[in-house]
Amino acid sequence: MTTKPILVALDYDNKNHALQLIDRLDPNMCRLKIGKEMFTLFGPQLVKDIHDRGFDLFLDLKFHDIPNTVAKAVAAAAELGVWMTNVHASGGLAMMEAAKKALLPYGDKAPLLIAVTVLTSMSDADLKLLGINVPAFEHVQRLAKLTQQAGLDGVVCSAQEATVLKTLLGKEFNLVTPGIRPVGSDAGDQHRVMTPPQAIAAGSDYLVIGRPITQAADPLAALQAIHQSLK
Ligand SMILES: O=c1ccn([C@@H]2O[C@H](COP(=O)(O)O)[C@@H](O)[C@H]2O)c(=O)[nH]1
Repeated sequence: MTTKPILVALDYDNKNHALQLIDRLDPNMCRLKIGKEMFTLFGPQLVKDIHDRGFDLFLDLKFHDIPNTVAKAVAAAAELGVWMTNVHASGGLAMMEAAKKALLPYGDKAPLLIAVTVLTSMSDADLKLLGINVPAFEHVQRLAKLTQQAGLDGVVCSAQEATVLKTLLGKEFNLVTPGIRPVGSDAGDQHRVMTPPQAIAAGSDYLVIGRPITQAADPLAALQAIHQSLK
């Protein structure tokens, strides 16, 4: 198992609430993720605040645009010194290659660059509505292969797809899996879910976990329980 597989998804509209939680967490126990909501509200200063507290940060902005624009956005993320960032694989091969190329000047300081395959909130029926007439399971494999061809470091997928992707793409190719739900927690808008121990057993490298921790009555206890369940 990867050291520190838990990535806590901080989806807060209040910076102080997020920092109050962060200040109770141990950077040796987890990494953090911020996405579109917090970055739009609080910007690069929040990235700095998180780094000052010693945490690795996944900047989950899921860039999806023309290659030139995405390349520049990914370079801007690298300037912030984040540990990981991402694009949408459906932006295509040229876009992903341009993003990877933009990180070359950063050498071993470059963030890990991964691509979202099919959002974990989406079901086969949702894909059908987009004119994609194959199961999510199959579409994820296609996009993950394309991501590896573009030279990226891994993908965002559901843990339900992890075993097949590890066999197909090798153990070095990182699988970052949201849609993680401890037994008894509400799935909410997530469709393709797994529990933390199931996800690790299936081959996930990193578990993205938001509401089961952040909306818990005691977020620290919730994180510790998940951590314990992985031992
Ligand atoms: O396919 C994806 C890609 C990203 N996410 C993000 O992960 C977290 C999940 O939060 P929960 O509260 O545990 O559902 C959230 O920030 C999403 O933007 C995803 O869920 N699925």
